[in-house]
Amino acid sequence: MPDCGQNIGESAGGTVMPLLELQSVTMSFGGFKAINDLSLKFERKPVYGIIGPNGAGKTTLFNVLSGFYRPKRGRLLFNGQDMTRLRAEQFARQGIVRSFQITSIFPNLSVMDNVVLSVQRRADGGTKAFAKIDWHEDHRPEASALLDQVGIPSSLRGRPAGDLPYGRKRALELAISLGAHPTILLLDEPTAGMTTADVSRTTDLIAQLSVDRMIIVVEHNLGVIANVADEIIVLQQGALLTRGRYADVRQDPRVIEAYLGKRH
Ligand SMILES: Nc1ncnc2c1ncn2[C@@H]1O[C@H](COP(=O)(O)OP(=O)(O)OP(=O)(O)O)[C@@H](O)[C@H]1O
Repeated sequence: MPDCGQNIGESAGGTVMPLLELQSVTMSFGGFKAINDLSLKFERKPVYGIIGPNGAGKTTLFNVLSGFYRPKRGRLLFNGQDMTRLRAEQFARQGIVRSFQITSIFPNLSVMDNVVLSVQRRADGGTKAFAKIDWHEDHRPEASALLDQVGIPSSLRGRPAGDLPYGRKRALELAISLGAHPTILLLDEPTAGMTTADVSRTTDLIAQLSVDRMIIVVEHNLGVIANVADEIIVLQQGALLTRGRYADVRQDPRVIEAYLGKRH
C-alpha cells in the first residue's frame, strides 16, 4: 500500500477531517421533521453532550448517529466514509457503538458470559453472535479487564445478569459496549433512573473512558453534562440552536428561553 504521508483524520489538503459529520440530515416521521436539515461536525474531542428541551430531536439524532434510523435526506460520514445506508450492526463493526439499552443484556447468561460474548462477537467480526460457550475461554481475560474497568466486582460476575441491580446492569451494558472496541461510544441518558451514588460513579466512569475514545452523551441531567462534556450541542425543534462550552451555553439567552420559555 502506498504511503501517502497522511494521518488518520487528515484530508489530502492537510485540513483535519471531522471524525463524524452530519451533512444536511433530515429525519421525518409521517411528514413531521424531527431532525430538519441538520449539519454537525464532531472533531476529536473526548466528550460531546447533546441537550435540548423535550421534543428537540435528541433521541432521533442519537438514533441517526448510531445507525438505528436511516435518514431519507442528507449524509452521515465517519472518518470521511459515507455511513448513511449502513445498518446499526455495521456501524458497530466500524467502531460506532451505542450503549445503555439494557435490552442488549442476556439476562439468563452470567455477567461474565455477557461480556465474553461481546468480545467474542467483535473478534469474529460480528458473525457468530450465538457462539458455543467453550470458545469463550480465550476472551475471559479481556472480559475480566472490562468488568474491572466498569467496577463490577468478581463476586457478581458468575451471577445471572438479570439478577443485577439497575445501576450494575447499566455498568454491564457499558462493559458489553466496550467489548466492541468503539472509536465512538454513544451513551443514551447514561444516568437515567440511577441513585445519586450510581450517577456519581457513572460520571467518573465516562470521564475515564473518554481518555481512549470519543463519547457522545444524550442526557437530561444537566449536572452530569456540566461535569463530563467538553462541548455541548444544543438542539431545538430538530435544528442546532448553539454549541460550545457548558459555561457559555448555559448563559446563552436563546438556551435559557428554549428551556424555560420566553417569560424567563
Ligand atoms: N417514531 C416517531 N414517530 C413519530 N414522531 C416521532 C417519533 N420519534 C420522535 N418523534 C417526534 O419527533 C420529535 C423529536 O422527538 P425526540 O424523541 O427525538 O426528541 P427528544 O429531544 O429526544 O425529546 P425528549 O427530551 O422528550 O426525549 C418529537 O416531536 C416527537 O414526538
